[in-house]
Amino acid sequence: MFPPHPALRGGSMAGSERGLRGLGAGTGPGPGCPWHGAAPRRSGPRPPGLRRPEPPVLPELPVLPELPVLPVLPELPELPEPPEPPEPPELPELPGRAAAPGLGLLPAPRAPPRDDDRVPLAELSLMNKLIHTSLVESKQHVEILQRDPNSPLFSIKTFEELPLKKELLQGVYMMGFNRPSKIQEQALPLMLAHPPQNLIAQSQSGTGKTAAFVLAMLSRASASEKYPQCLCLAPTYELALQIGQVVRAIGKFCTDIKVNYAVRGNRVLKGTVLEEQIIIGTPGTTLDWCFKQRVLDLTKISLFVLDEADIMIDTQGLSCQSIRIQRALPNSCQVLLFSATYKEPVRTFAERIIPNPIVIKLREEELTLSNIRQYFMVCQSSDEQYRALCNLYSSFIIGQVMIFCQTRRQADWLSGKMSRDGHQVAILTAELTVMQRASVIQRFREGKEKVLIATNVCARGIDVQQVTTVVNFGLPVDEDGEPDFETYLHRIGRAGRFGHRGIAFSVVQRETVQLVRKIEEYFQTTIKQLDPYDMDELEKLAAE
Ligand SMILES: Nc1ncnc2c1ncn2[C@@H]1O[C@H](COP(=O)(O)OP(=O)(O)OP(=O)(O)O)[C@@H](O)[C@H]1O
Repeated sequence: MFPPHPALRGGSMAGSERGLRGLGAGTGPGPGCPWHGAAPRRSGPRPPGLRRPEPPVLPELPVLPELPVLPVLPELPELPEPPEPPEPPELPELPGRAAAPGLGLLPAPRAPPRDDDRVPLAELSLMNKLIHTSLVESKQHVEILQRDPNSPLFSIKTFEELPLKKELLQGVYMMGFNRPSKIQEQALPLMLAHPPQNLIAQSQSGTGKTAAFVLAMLSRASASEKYPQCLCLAPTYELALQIGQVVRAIGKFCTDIKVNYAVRGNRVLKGTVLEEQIIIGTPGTTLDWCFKQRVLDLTKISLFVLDEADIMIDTQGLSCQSIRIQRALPNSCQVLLFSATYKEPVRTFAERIIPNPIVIKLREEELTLSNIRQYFMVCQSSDEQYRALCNLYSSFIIGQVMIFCQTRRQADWLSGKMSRDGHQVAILTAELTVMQRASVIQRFREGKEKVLIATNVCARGIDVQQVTTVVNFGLPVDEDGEPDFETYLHRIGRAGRFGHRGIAFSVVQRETVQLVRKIEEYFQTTIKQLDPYDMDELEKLAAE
């Protein structure tokens, strides 16, 4: 149970109000308020009231073991409604990524509310797709493992070097792609080669995989043949639709090439003759179309794309269904497999599904603690943690900050408190739909909010480049109360992406100090203790 601020519990507010006022909070977003926007760092004398209050002002807060549920939970921030799904033929042009169209098949599915913040990989992937409106440039080299020494291997530096028809080049230009991404430089010549090559490509989200295989599908599909020739499988309905969106955008000038979706809700009757050259689907419905409805003839498929292989194998049933589909394809069918990771289970799966592949890997930029300064502060209670946070913010943080909480309730509590103190705070928890989460992240990226309070939903995979400060409002722990090292790394790793020098503060309660020591030991790192009331020390840090 997370103890609410006494002011929320009714009764006497005197102690805590005085404490907060003493710190400049609780009086609205005036200039004295430490959370007031991203106030430029003070150059003159520090305003009064930010120092440690006189001892009697901050009485020991009684330990309240059995406090009731928070009587007042803050409203979730207002989120824009997801755009109305357009009908397939009138899809808007894609400047970058847009929300997947609803296909007119089913209402856009809403994520059911969950009690925890474990985010399914497919959701995380969709969120990444929605927020990656531009290419993620990687500093890593592309690694190529080639089985067949006779197959040609060359890379390209321009799209014009590829055997692309002019309508496709027009599509590429319209997308604003000036040159191929790192993975595309290597993968595209192989994908478009004659004879066709089987390929496994692994690179992190946003590096241009989808655009690459969409180009391959549009290039291989023959508009004059009115039957399915390219089949692309994705783990979920939303991910399948998202790929279709890219096909429409890049294939804008290939007007004779049509797409159909083998996804739930898109019913086809036995005897239907599919005329679309490209089918994008989920494994289950695709199997249904192939073997139950018998509308999809796999023997005529010449290009098979398996996207998000790591998610396929992580989701029960999908990998087996994909293998069944692959087994029914002709031997001559080109197979392309994409994955954000290429660990052992993906490798084993890939080997079963794709004969003699060339493997291209673009290693993910590794999270490291070496460029992140780490500090911790010890507090007696959650209210004191809040005051420490206020002090930190007023003396140290100028730009944007991500604050991680362990539970949604704690995040709600903190966001409520800060909002009541007049701050523009965004909150990101698993109860939001993927679209809402993407919208929250986008607003934060655009600097519309300075503070993003998140549970672990956002601890991994999502980069906000300008964030160099992360606060742990309590340390991440596993079910046994032991430190969750991986989550700690992913949380504070947010601050040090793209070679930035980041800083991470963990504001912890006294009972959990030993967790700090365990984290230090585990990562062989130093986490320095700070006095949350020593403003001089905090300001010195800011100057470093
Ligand atoms: N060559 C390019 N030049 C500029 N932008 C590109 C290029 N290729 C792709 N993009 C853009 O970069 C973003 C990410 O590309 P893409 O979706 O293809 O990456 P991905 O690796 O498939 O990511 P995810 O796994 O999240 O789908 C998209 O907005 C896409 O339009």
